[in-house]
Parts: sequence; structure tokens; C-alpha cells
Amino acid sequence: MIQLSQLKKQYKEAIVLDIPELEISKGECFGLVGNNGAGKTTLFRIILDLVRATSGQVTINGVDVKKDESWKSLVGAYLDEHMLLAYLTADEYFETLRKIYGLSEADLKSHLEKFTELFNDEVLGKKKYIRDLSKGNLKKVGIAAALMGNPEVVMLDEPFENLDPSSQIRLKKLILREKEQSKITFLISSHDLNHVTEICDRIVLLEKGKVIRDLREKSEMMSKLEAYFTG
Ligand SMILES: Nc1ncnc2c1ncn2[C@@H]1O[C@H](COP(=O)(O)OP(=O)(O)OP(=O)(O)O)[C@@H](O)[C@H]1O
Repeated sequence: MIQLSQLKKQYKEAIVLDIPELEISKGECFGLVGNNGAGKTTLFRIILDLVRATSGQVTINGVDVKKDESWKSLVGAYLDEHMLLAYLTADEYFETLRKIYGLSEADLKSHLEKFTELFNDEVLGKKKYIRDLSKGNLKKVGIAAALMGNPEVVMLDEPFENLDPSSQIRLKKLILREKEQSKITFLISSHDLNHVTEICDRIVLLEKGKVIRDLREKSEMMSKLEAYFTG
């Protein structure tokens, strides 16, 4: 589904990403971990063509993301609040996306119903601009937006960050449900090893831009990651 080849990103002298080969299969829940500055966000930005790699390429369903826009209809992403429209309320924002994605009002209603628990009555119908929402509620809006329009791939950068414990548990359930029902390919970066190992089938560990572990065996993910991070 997503193929990285000979991917390198360099800022002046510093090589911040160096991934010779990596394939993410359809329906996989792919977790990305690594310490601050390891290159997780840079990798997500390159996949979304928000940042250009110094060399190498990313393809989604065989399409080079920097040469063709067709992959964009398959992908939903929430990396940070810059992806939102801060001057709208959450309801106005979802309504705007509904029109962009060509969904019916009923489609939008049924999509947002999936987020009732996660929103916890703090997001919809509030007459509050997105810019005035708490960091956790901003994140919830971004995640709900990323999952709109039946994407085949959903990329979430640090989805658990700033969420209260109840919301973290609700989000985990929601991702697991979507993964089961919609066969979405998830790419999730996280510093929360418990959450990411619980929901992901595969964890890639980045260190200084390089893949140093590619863990697919659920039973040993946590121990291998703990061994690395306690190093
Ligand atoms: N525009 C830029 N100019 C120079 N260096 C950059 C730029 N963007 C990112 N970097 C560097 O690239 C490296 C990787 O950063 P990145 O944000 O991808 O890491 P990360 O794994 O997402 O970190 P964190 O866990 O802190 O979010 C860092 O050393 C960062 O300073």
C-alpha cells in the first residue's frame, strides 16, 4: 500500500531520515516510535508530500506522492492543529469537510456518532471556535476529521498526547473498531508504548532517522521496546 524507497531527508549537514526500504501493507496498523527528534513527524510529512525528501520516493498504491495528487482521496491525516480551520466552530468545520468530501448530512451524522463517547459532549454544539478548544479537544476534532470520507489510510501523529485517560481508552477502542470494520491502514506515531503496542500489529522504532527495529511479534514488542528505551 505504502512503499518507501531510498528515502533520505537532509537539513544542511544533518541527515534526519534515512530509510532504504520500507513497505506498509494494506490493513496494517503501523506504529512508529522513537525519541524526540528521531524523525517520526518528518517521515509523516514526507509521506503526505508536505515536505520533500532530499532523495528517494514514497508511493501510495504505486503512485509517487510528489508526482500525482490522486492518492490524496485515499488518505486522511491529522498531524497538528495547523491542519484545522481555527476560525470555525467544530460543527462548521465538519460541515465544510462534508461538502468537500461530497457526503450527505446523514453520512456526516453517522460518522460523528462514532465519536460521541470520545467527544464527551465537549466538542459539538458548543459555539466555540476551534482555536478556543482545549488541546485534547482540538486533537479529537482533528482525528474525527482525518477519518471522514472513508479513507483507506489514516495517519495520526501522537494521537494520545493531551488526551485525558478516559479519552485515551475511548480512542484506542475507536481505532480498533475502525481497523476491524473498515480495514483502514493506520500509521500512528506515539510516545505511549502501552497504547501503541496494544493497537498496532507492527512497530517500527526510529533512531536518528534510521529504522533500528521492525517488530511484528505482538508478544515481544513491549519487552523489546522497554529494553531499548531504558537502554
Ligand atoms: N525545518 C527543519 N529544519 C531543520 N531541521 C529540522 C526541520 N524539521 C525537522 N528538523 C530536524 O529533523 C529531526 C527530526 O525531527 P522530527 O520532528 O521529525 O522528530 P520526531 O521524531 O517527530 O520528534 P518528537 O518526538 O520530538 O516529535 C530533528 O533533529 C529536527 O530538529
